[in-house]
Amino acid sequence: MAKYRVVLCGGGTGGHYYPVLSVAQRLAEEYETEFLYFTIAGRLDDERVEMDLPNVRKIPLKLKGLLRPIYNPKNIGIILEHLEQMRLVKEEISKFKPDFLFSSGGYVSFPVVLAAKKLDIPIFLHEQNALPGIANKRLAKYATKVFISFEESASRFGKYAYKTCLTGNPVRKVSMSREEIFNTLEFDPTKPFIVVMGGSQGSDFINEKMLQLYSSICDDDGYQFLHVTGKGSNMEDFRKYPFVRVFEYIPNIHEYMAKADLVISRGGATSVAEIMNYRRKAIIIPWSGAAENHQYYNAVSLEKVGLGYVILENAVTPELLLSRIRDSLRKKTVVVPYEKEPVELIVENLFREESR
Ligand SMILES: CC(=O)N[C@H]1[C@@H](OP(=O)(O)OP(=O)(O)OC[C@H]2O[C@@H](n3ccc(=O)[nH]c3=O)[C@H](O)[C@@H]2O)O[C@H](CO)[C@@H](O)[C@@H]1O
Repeated sequence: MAKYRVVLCGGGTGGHYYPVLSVAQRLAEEYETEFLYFTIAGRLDDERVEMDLPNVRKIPLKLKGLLRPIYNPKNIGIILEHLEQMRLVKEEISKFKPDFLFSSGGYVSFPVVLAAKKLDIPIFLHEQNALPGIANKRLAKYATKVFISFEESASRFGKYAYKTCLTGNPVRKVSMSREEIFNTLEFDPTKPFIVVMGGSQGSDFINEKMLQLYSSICDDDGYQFLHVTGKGSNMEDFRKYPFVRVFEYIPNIHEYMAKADLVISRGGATSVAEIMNYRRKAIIIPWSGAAENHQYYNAVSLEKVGLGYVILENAVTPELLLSRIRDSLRKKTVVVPYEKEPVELIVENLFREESR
């Protein structure tokens, strides 16, 4: 078996972490691979990566994202911290001698990509959103390839558009059966199963609207909900309803999504990708505060392939949600035309001759 050494970064939120994890897990399955993961100290990637990935050494970086507006004077201190961390990253990468770097963007990627560039390590970037993030746009010039999830992202990389390669957003492999899922949740397999989640950090907005909905229906309506609240919610509010199972966070929520009859979610790119890849029906409520409204564009892409309804925050009522739930459950699933799974396409491209 071929041996590889791979540097990874991408984290803070699940939206950045899980695409990297899915590619890394696939690499680990196919090749003997050692990983060096630059995490953001104290965040999801830092907490989880040693549990999720074999042969990984993590190096937590003490980093903050730049404050908006960008000319905030505190940003000078933040940039100095990034430069300081870059020295450490460069030392670690040069000792590790990797074959390449795979990064999913976000502010952690600045010191890691810049250090890799200085050491002449091939750099592969992945962009999850329809509207690319600042880090990926700025760092594209150093990349060998920029994997994109939506066709329309290419032109947003300007003169580096030629480096883009449309692969989609990779998702984690599924291994649980529907029976196992229903047994775990103690749900009735003959009734519809709905997953509700607000992205990796949860959504107070979705929690509140769904609580209103739960209070307006009863057990006899037959719906069964798995609701992920995010940290700090009052779980007792949800436990009042016998048809709701509630958790703050479920590390393998993708297994449950993959078997759900319907997913109600924010429009984070990776949640949307999971819905697409697992060919689930969905109701998406994009977070209106997302930079350049990017969650809305992610959500629309799902609506276009016939898998979802988009409901804007200001239109959400328990009545509309219930009517969309009924419509969605009645609708036939449309199969998304993926010729190849995103994770396959990415791994294939990482090893193409011209990428070296
Ligand atoms: C508030 C914020 O900054 N949101 C951004 C962040 O979203 P956020 O991190 O919320 O990302 P996504 O919705 O894209 O992805 C969430 C990921 O976390 C997983 N998950 C979630 C809950 C749980 O209990 N267990 C679990 O594993 C989901 O399955 C999914 O893989 O990154 C995305 C990708 O760049 C962006 O599109 C979002 O706009």
